[in-house]
Amino acid sequence: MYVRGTVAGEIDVRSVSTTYGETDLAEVPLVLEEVGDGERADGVVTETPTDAERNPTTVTLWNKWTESAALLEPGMELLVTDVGEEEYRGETRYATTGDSYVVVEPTFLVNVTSIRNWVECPRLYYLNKLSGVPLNYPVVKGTIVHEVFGDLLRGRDLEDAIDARIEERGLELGLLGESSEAVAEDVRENAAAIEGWLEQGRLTETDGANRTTADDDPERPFAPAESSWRSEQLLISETFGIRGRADAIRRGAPVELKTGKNLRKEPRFKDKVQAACYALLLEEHGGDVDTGTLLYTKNSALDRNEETGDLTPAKEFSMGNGLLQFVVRLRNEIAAMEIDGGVPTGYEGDAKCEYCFEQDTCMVVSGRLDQESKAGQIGRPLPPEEREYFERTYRAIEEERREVHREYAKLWEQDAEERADDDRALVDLEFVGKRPLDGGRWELRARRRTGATSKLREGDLVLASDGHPVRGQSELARIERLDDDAVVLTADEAVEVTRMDVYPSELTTDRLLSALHDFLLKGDDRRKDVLFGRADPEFDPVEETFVDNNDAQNEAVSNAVGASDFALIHGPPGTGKTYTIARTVRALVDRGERVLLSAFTNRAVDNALEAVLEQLNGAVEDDRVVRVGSESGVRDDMEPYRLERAGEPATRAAALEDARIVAATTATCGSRVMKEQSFDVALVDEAAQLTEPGTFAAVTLADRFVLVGDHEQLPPVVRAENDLTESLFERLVERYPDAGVMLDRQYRMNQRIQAFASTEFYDGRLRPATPEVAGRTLDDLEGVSRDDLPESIRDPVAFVDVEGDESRYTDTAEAERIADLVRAYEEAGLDRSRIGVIAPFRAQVSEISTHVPSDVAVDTVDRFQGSSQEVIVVSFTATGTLEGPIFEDYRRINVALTRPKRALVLVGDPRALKSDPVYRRMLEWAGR
Ligand SMILES: Nc1ncnc2c1ncn2[C@@H]1O[C@H](COP(=O)(O)OP(=O)(O)OP(=O)(O)O)[C@@H](O)[C@H]1O
Repeated sequence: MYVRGTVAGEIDVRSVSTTYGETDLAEVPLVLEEVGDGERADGVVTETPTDAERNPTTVTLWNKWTESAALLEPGMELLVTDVGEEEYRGETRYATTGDSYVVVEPTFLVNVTSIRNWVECPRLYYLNKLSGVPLNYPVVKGTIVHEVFGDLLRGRDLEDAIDARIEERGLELGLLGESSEAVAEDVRENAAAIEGWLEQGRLTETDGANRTTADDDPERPFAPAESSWRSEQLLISETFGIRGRADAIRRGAPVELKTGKNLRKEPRFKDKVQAACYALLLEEHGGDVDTGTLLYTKNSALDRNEETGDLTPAKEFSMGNGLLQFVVRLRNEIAAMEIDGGVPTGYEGDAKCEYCFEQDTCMVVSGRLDQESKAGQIGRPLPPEEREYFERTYRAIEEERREVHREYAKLWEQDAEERADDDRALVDLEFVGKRPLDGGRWELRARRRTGATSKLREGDLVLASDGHPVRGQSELARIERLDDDAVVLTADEAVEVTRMDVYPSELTTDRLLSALHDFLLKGDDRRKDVLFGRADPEFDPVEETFVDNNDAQNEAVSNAVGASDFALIHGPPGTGKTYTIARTVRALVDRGERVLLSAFTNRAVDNALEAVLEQLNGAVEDDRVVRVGSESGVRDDMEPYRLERAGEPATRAAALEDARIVAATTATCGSRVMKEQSFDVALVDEAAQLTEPGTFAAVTLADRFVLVGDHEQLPPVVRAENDLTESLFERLVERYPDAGVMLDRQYRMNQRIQAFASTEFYDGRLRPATPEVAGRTLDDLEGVSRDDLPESIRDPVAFVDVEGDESRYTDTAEAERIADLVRAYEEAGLDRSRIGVIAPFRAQVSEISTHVPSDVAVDTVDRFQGSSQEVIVVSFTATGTLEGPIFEDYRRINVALTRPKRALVLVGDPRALKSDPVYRRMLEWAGR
């Protein structure tokens, strides 16, 4: 039986005398939220406590669990498993038993590697989190050895595996100056230990009683995993709040691979802790784990004559309850500290700083941020405003991380239908078949039974499961193809997929944190002076004329070219941002500069790159323009420029290093490979949609930077409401108006359409670039005549009055009217694919989609940003008295109203809209 609830008061820990001697105990007042029978993950009867039970109940934590009790603060969540229940003065109380686990903040998912770092030294955990994993040879080699290990477990030939894995990492190895042969030799030495161990296992293995699903397959080539091995597995524990990827599982027990050496009989303690984490995770999934194995691959490469000690690579140890409980207490320390927003000092553990490889780094970070630290501090602290900025931004990024953790919790808190309704899963799949691939991986195919929508896209990593992403058979898989009726996935194991869930990733938060670290702790002083307002940005005068028909664009290019620090280009809708970017890149390249071209989305990167290539018109050799990104991220026509990572190391590295122009999303700029690159100038599009640290990821790679964006359109996308919602672009535009140029001539909208946005959002400064633009209407399109349209929508801006119904997020009457409008345009000769429909809520998007043909694009504003259409219809879905702006933020309405070129139709209930001043003005304009 378990209890779960919220801590309702202070806790004191005291000692009592029992028949067993002195023991510690802590009495925790807990407002119960759940009391359940059996194991949590079984999904068995969970009682919701009655009101009477909502008064705090006392839960007594005994012995070592008092260490976790000491971490608790009122308001924290607590879970205690295997509790004993007792009646005390008519009250039910609970207490830990010998089998209990006490879990602090169970929804905070701690990574297994974090626990391993933490046991080594809590401060090391913090430092690793800040700086991320750098590109260095031991890390890349370690990854290759792990991959080869997985391959061997899946039955691949050793030499094939080594060659293939080295080839795949050609780019990284090349950047590190390594040759394939040398790396192969190195990996082979490590792999000898793996092979030997597998061989030994094969001999002792029984007749395959424990076959895994994958091994049952007659199609499958011979694999060493004849009975009960399986390679890398992603494990998530909803009870312990731990997740991680075990290197391998053998007879249900974890096997961890270490590329170092260990000459003692016993595994290293931190390695045992890591294996114990996986044991806990496996137990939650129904296993009963009593051993763990550590495989020290370097041992087999050592020379017996030179080394003394235990040279056997594989070291087994028995996994007792004491260790498992210890591991949960470590995990609790991390969760409690993170919830509290604390920073570890190193005093929490008993590691010796003088033996630590990270001692210097630790002292520098402590010194610069003026943090208390066991290692001590060196250097001068950063100015107070920078430290304040660091702390504020660090906290905000950690809040984002909490939100990612909440996404994980939804994997088990929401049922399949709720996940599907939230667009977070496809739950209607029918497993069709599997096919073995080279390297022992699998291709999995499933049929979709309904046309349900989801956030899932080709190229995404997903949790593919046979029914439940955490409790069932579940694998991390990649979506290779996603059509309306079929899905093709690739995965390490052949799970019989019936459901796919969004895989919540912390990668973005990790990268934001290291971008903050790199900017503030390693960054250039002059840049920080400017960004913190201690110095003004400087510009060299540039005489050249770059654009002869648009003054603002010309000034923007001149500014960007002459900037010593940074320049800003403010581009309202359709004002030629992309064109100006391309012209700027051309000018910079002509001056011999190496340029990074970046943007928030792949789409914008490809658009900008396309325009740049057009501008260059062969001025730079094609192979010196490189697009860094994944195959699924890069648009097909830019594929020829995409940097291939696999191949001969020196060639791959040269392809990147010799490039004059490198194009990549800001997220990719935070990758290990890109972080090693440096540029003269970074040009970042969609900068108003980026958080400050998100912008740093790109700009810290360059000496100077140019940000392009529009802070009157969509703000940064963040999960938590905090400081990250303001972009660096917006902050700089406000602080240094002279460093920016606003492009004020738009090449998109009929004059009547642009009028409202111009007055409401751009101080009336936005104008049509030419008389042609100002006067464009549907009549200009071949075969279309406005005379054939109903009178009410002949004007370029029209309003269609539909009385709102009572439902909050959908409006069927509006959806039906929109279908009528689409038909009317078609009858007037317009192709339906030139009509876009924008609605504020996903529910209304679905509603409209059921009424209009599928070649009409219907979506939320966010999906329309950056694009345009001949005709745009906006469904306001507003009823009653409006509570706040319907599109959440006025910037969204700006985006919606500035998508059309020739016609805009607003559909809604004017009585509701009138209650908001901005919408009232919009109605006046539309009715003019
Ligand atoms: N100086 C110019 N002279 C002539 N045409 C131009 C000029 N600048 C931009 N254009 C044209 O205007 C159109 C819009 O330009 P562009 O695609 O660069 O706009 P944008 O600001 O990037 O649009 P969005 O708001 O969608 O990001 C394009 O067809 C482009 O060729």
